[in-house]
Formats: sequence, C-alpha cells, structure tokens
Amino acid sequence: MTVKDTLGRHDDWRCFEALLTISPALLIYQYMGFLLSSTTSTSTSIIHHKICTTFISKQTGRQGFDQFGALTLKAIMPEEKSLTITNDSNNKKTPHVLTVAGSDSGAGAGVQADLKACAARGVYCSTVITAVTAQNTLGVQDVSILSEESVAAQLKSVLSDMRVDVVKTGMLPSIAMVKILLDSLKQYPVQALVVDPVMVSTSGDVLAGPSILDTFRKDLFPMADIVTPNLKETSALLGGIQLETISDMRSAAKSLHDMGPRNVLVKGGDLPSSSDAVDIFFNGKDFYELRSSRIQTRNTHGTGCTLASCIAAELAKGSSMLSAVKVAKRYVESVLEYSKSINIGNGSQGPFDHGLKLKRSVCNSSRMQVFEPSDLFLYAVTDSNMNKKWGRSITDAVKAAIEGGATIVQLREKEGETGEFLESAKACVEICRLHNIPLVINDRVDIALACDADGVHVGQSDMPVATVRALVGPDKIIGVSCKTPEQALKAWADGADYVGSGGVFPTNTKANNRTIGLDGLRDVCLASKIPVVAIGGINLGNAKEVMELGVVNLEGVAVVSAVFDRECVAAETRKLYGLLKESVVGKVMV
Ligand SMILES: Cc1ncc(COP(=O)(O)OP(=O)(O)O)c(N)n1
Ligand SMILES: Cc1ncsc1CCOP(=O)(O)O
Ligand SMILES: [Mg+2]
Repeated sequence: MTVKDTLGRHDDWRCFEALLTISPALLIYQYMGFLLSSTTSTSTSIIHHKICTTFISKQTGRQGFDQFGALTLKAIMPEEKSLTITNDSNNKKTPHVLTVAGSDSGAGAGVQADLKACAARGVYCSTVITAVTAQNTLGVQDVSILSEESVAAQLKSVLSDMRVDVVKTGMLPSIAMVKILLDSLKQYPVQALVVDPVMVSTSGDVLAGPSILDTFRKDLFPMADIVTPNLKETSALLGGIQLETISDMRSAAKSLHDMGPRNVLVKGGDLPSSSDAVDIFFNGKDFYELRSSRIQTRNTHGTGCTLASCIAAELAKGSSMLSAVKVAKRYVESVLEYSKSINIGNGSQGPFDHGLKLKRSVCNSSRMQVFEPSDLFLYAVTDSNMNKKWGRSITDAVKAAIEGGATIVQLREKEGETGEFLESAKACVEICRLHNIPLVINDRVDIALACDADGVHVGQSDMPVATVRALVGPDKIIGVSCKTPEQALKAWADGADYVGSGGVFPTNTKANNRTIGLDGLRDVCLASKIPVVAIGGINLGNAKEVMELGVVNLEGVAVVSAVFDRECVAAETRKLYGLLKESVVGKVMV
C-alpha cells in the first residue's frame, strides 16, 4: 500500500491519532521522516503538511506554526520554503480564508458572497478570481474565464505573503485551474481545504462543464478536508444517479467520501421528499443528519457559496469540522429567515443579506432617518411607578406621549421582570416606528438590542459608552447623562450622539441626584460637541426658562413627571410642546 492510500484512509489516520495520544514527539518525528522518505507525489506531501500542522497544533495547543512547530517541520522538511519561524507573540493571527472562486456581478453568490460571509463571521477573506460572470437575479448573461497565468499570479500573491488558514474553492472553470491551485497548495500548504464543487448556478446555468468532473474526483477531492455538493452536483459527480431520499443522500455521501475527501456534506435543500432542509454530513465513520427549517423565500441565491465560506471561516477560527458545519448551517438559516422578504432584482432568485441588517431599512422595520438634534425637542421618559399609579400600560403611556407631540421616547423601567419589559419594549418599538419617533431604552443595552430599539441612554455609572457603542454598532443612538463639561467631552469622544444634562431643577423622580441648575446646564452646553437635552424637574412652569437660555447645543427638554405623573398624558405633552414652540420662536443662540 502506498503512503497516499494509507493516509487517505481513516483507519490509519486514527492510528496516527493514537500515536499522538501516546505523545512521544520523537516517535511521530520518526514517523514523519519515514513518510517523507517514501513519497514524492504532490498529494502525499500536502497530506504530510496536514498531518504536521495537526500534530503541531495538538502538541502546542495553538493554531498555525509556532516556533516549535516550524522548527519541527524544518527538521523533517528542510527544503520547505514556505515555513517561517515566528515568535510566540506573533502567533495570535487574524483568521484568514482565501476564496478561489468566480465573481458574481449581482453579488449574491461567488466571491462577493464569500467576502460577505467571512466578514459576517469575523474572518479576513482574500480572493483569487477565476472567472468574471455577468449575473443578476434573472440568470447568468456572460462568463469570462480568467487566464491561467492570472489565477496563478493571484494565488502566489496571496499565499506567499498572507498566512492563509483555509482555502475555499468555488467556481473552478478549467482542469488547468484545478492543477494550478493544487500546485500552489503544495508550495504553500494551508490548514484546510474546503471544496464547494460549483457546477451549476442557482438559475440553472452551467459554470463548470462535465469534462472537469474527473479532475474534481481524482485530483481535487483527495486533497479536500470537506466537499459540499448540492443534490445536482452530487448526482453529476456520481454519474447522474437519482437522489430522492435521505437514504440516497447517505449512500451518495459515502460514495463521494470514497473519492478521498476527509468529510462530505451533501446538501439536501432541493430534496422534494422532505419538508425540512436536510443535509447529510459524513466523516468516513459516522453520518449526521443536519436539519433546519425550509425557509419560504425567493432569496436563496448564494446559499451554497455562503455555507462553504462560513465552514471555512469557522475552521480558520479553530473549530472542529462538525461544529463548523453546524454553525454554518445555522448561520445560513438565520440569514435566509432574516432577509426572506428583501426585494432586490426582478428575477425569480434574489440574493440575501449576510449582515442581517439590510432587512431593517429595506422593509421599513427600522427608522429610516438618522438621528437629528431636533429629535431631542420634547423628550418623554417613561416611569414604571407612575404608570402603575395611573393604571396605564407602557404602551398606552408611549402612545399618549406621541399623540401629544413627543419627538423622542425613552423607556425608563427601573422595576419589573426582564421578559415582560422586553415584550412591552417590542410593542413600543412598533408604535414608535409607525410614527417615525426614535425609541431609546434606559440603561438596558440587552433590551435595546433584543427589541431593536433605536438607541440606549446610559448614565455615568452605567455601561461605559465605548462598550455600548461596540455592542450596538454604528447606527444606534447613544445618549449619556453629564453634569460637567468634562463628562460631555468624554461622551462625545467615546461615541455618544447626545448628552442628557441635569438635574437642572430639584426632582422627586430620581433620588439623590445632584442639581446643576441653569448655570451648570449652560456650561455643559457650551463645552459639548454633541446636542444636549435638559432634564430634571422641568415642567410647564419652567420649561420656557430653560429654552430661553438660548445656549448653543441645547435642543430640548426631557420630562418624566410633567407628562407621565398626570391623568392625561397626551394633553400635558401637547401643552408642553406648545410652550416649547413659543420659546424657540425668534431664538437667538449664545
Ligand atoms: C435624556 C436623559 N438624560 C438623563 C437621564 C439619566 O440617566 P442616568 O444618569 O443613567 O440615570 P437613570 O435614568 O438611569 O436613573 C435619562 N434617563 N435620560
Ligand atoms: C432621570 C433623571 N436624570 C436626571 S434628573 C432625572 C429625573 C427627571 O424626572 P422629572 O422630569 O420627573 O423631574
Ligand atoms: Mg442609568
């Protein structure tokens, strides 16, 4: 039996694993030496590299080459140029996937999908483009295959410089390109190779002809850590067999595994006999039936590329193969669900949204407008005790404040259960969206994220603003309570959008809260680089006085008891709104 045969089989792989657990480094070292001395072929030397890297990461507990690993490899493969010896401190590298695939002008699939999937999974993605397709939601209008020289040059550029962890392949339109790829991987080995054997686009257009199938089977698959064909590709690879049941998929996975890949994922998204989307994962020993719900959407273009890229990304981060596959499947299910009603293009198969964000703006479930300083004009802040006292729900309180003219609403619920608060917050988000009024959550970043509120308001002893920003992302509004110019400047520097400054007047609503007075408010406004809303003891009797400060950055007043500790919230809000309007007519800024 040749070394290639030996190592392609799992029994012997397990034997090797057993050696590792006994852990005599010298024994393994000798074993490697024996293997190396007995072969010269491309495929075996790539396998050797795989074994070595597995060995090294097991020995050192780290991904990639560290000094020990590189030295070991250098000792057993002295001619290997791609090995560089690095310091331990350099070992924490950015996970990196290289996609070798075609460009899709519609950006639903291909290289563009791979880039978006890796970005969404937090992994760096470089690209080698094999072909440029003119594609949209109607189909593929044109395909230009890049020259072999160009593909070889792109591979060299990336692999020689950028420490790629995992290579993922998509459209490989010629036999020569497969060979170029395999040669490059021999010269620059990577931790794993994920092969998505793209043959037909989702629109039914052929992207790799039947002549290449033999090269896939004989040359590419034995090098792959996983292959991820869909049903059509599986059938083509196995000579046109019929695949109608899960049992057919299992047999097919086994037959594909016999071609040499370490793992096989047969994707059953198109299986007519199943109401779920069932994929079969086979690692040469065990079969796993991975199920997810079948999402009713036209936006499925690019799911195959995305799944394979996500598997590659998870492997690059250090996951095991099975968990990479499971995470990838869950990710694809979530993005399909999340973007099931986005509407891009006129064709039958649309792209989906890898970032899970687009839906909000496209489907109008998020506020279309960005935050404006004038939103702070009349800021209604709810209070759980006042709502209880007056026997009204949060949603009724919010509706009434909006009816009266509130320009922004904050849910400040200091008591009560998280689950209940979240449900009310979701309902308030809907109400506010309907009226295009921003809704901000006090203190609770978790609730703000879970209900997709427009922002969060935090105080000086709440979660730090920079952390809030990192959690909520760039689009959400962040307000910060500030009593001093220094705090206001820091709030701006940390990424806040507005300052709430007070208490301006004494108040019973917030116990032990130092009053800063109109002078304190003025100082904060003058120093601030972001808009300011005044808060604390403001009511119909003094709101005019606050606004007539006429100080730069002061955009409005925030009130709790003046509107919510009253019988008729809408009427009180309306009165306050009128008063504020009067006070800003002919306002002169100082
Ligand atoms: C608009 C606005 N300004 C200030 C505050 C006070 O927030 P914080 O200091 O976090 O105090 P609590 O509201 O949490 O008691 C606010 N809520 N809104
Ligand atoms: C939350 C808060 N932050 C500073 S003062 C205050 C309470 C404002 O309540 P009211 O408008 O009833 O005085
Ligand atoms: Mg707070």
